This record gives sequence, C-alpha cells and structure tokens, in this order.
Amino acid sequence: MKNALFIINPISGNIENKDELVDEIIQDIFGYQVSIWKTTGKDDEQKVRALLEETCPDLLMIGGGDGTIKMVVSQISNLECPILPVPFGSANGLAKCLGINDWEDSLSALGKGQVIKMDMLDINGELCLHLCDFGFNAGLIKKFEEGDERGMIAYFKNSLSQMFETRPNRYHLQVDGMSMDILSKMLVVANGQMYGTGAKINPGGNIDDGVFEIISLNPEGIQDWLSLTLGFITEDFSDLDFVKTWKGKNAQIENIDGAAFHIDGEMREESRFISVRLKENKLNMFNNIQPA
Ligand SMILES: Nc1ncnc2c1ncn2[C@@H]1O[C@H](COP(=O)(O)OP(=O)(O)OP(=O)(O)O)[C@@H](O)[C@H]1O
Repeated sequence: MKNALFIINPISGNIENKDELVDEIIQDIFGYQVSIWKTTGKDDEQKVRALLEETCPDLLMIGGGDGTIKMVVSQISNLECPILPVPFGSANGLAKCLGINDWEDSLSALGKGQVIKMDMLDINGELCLHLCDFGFNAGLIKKFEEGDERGMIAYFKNSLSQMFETRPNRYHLQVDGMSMDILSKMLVVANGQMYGTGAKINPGGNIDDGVFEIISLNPEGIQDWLSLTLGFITEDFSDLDFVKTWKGKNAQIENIDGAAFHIDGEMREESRFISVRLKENKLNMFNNIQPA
C-alpha cells in the first residue's frame, strides 16, 4: 500500500460538512493509505515542510484553494511527488486550469493517472503558479478585498464600474530580450489559461509548455469591450488589435505608472521593476486536461 498525505484547509471555500466530504473522498481512493493534516492558519509553511520531510508521501493531495496549493508547493523539496488538487477553495483558478472543477474531477484525474510536468514561475522572487496581472483585474481584486460584499456577485457588480474607471498604464516590457513600450488597461502574466471564474484569458497557452504568456489588453470604447466579451465567449482574441500576446521564459516589466498588481490572487506592494522567470523545476500534477 502506498502512502498519501491529504493536506486540508478547513476554512477555505464555502463547503458545508467538509469533514464528511473528506471521508467520502478517502473511501473512493484505492491503493493508498491516506493520512490527513489540517492547516491552522499559523506557521503552516514550517509545519508543512517538517511534515513533508518526515512522511515523504507517494501522493500529495491538497484540499483548498490557490492559496493553500501555493503554500504547500512552496515547501516541497521532493518535486517528484505527484500532486492532486482537491478544489476546496472559493475560486480554485489553478485547479480549473488543470481541468479539475470539483472533487469528483480530482478522483477521476487520480483514476486516469494522467500527470503533467507543470511549469512554475518566479516573479520578483515569489512563486507564481497561476496568474499575475496589473491594472483592471488587480483593481477589482483590491476593491473586493476592501469592500464589505463577498462572492462572485460582488465581483461582477464591481467589474462594470471598473471597466469605465480603468485608465491605460504605461509599461516597458522586455520579453526574452525583445523590448517594447506599451499602453495597457490590463497586463497579464499567465502560466495558466483561465481565471477561477472560467474566463479564458490565455487561450493559446498551456500550463506545461515551457513558456509563459504576457497578454496586454487595451480596449477603448464600448465596442472594444463588447468585442472582448465575445472573445472570451469564443476563446479567441486573434482578431482583436487591442489584445497582444508575447511568449517567453524571461521577462522584465517596468511598471511606469505604478499599476496595482497581484500574484495568484494576492495583492502585492507597488513595485516599479518586476522580473518574471520560468523556473527550471516542474511539478508533477494530476490533471484532467483534454489532449489537444
Ligand atoms: N485553520 C485555519 N484557520 C484560519 N485560516 C486558515 C486556516 N488554514 C488556512 N488558513 C488561511 O486560508 C487562506 C488560504 O485559503 P485559500 O486561498 O486556499 O482558499 P480560498 O481563498 O477559499 O480559495 P481561492 O484561493 O480559490 O479563492 C490563507 O490565508 C491561510 O492563512
């Protein structure tokens, strides 16, 4: 029997009866002896590091949102250990990029045994697994964090006003040695393809293709916003001249106007120079991504 460690964030998402659900999931896992460890919200990094060194599991299951996955991954020294995300968060952006929308998808990914070598990014020394962006969406996250209202409805309500408030910001970009000056309402550094809402911001990218994408969106009038909405529906921005994409392994972003930005959904201190690098190490990730 192999050993599986199931790290669970007890407060992530809005799942009622999480303990019962966990029991149900464990019953459906065959061939592994599963032990559970719950995050505490205090010094979890150090505790997880010690736990992983002590137990060295054959399978690492992470039940939480992006924050929990990132916290655990940042403490793994044995990158060979395959990881199974169990989306117990509220948005679960990273799990969705892996084709895992709910815990049943996690079980089906484990059953299929489909594992990819997932890329990881280093952004100003911080691990980034999913998406980082500047401007429009970061402004929304900031409003959301500062506001009283929670949940997706508040997010969409704010997005309408944010659409009209957002001004383009100036950036100087260097992507794999190529330099350009751009104006952009939203600049995205994408490892994954989509946000937790399901909106596919990076339809041409793959999370295991050995490059990341930088996407600049600068819609101007209402017509552009409508075309952009249509682009999200059809998952194709190729006809939109206000959307530009670059692929690379190394980039420098000069954030000339000090646009707000986040890394994997967490707002970061204003910073003028941001370096982005594809890490050499990859993660073994279970997934349900449909082969192209
Ligand atoms: N036992 C705990 N009590 C309180 N907070 C906790 C506990 N365990 C973890 N946390 C906190 O949970 C947060 C991470 O939550 P996570 O991002 O996984 O879920 P989420 O915010 O619901 O989902 P998503 O990122 O998908 O929107 C961290 O801020 C961490 O400190």
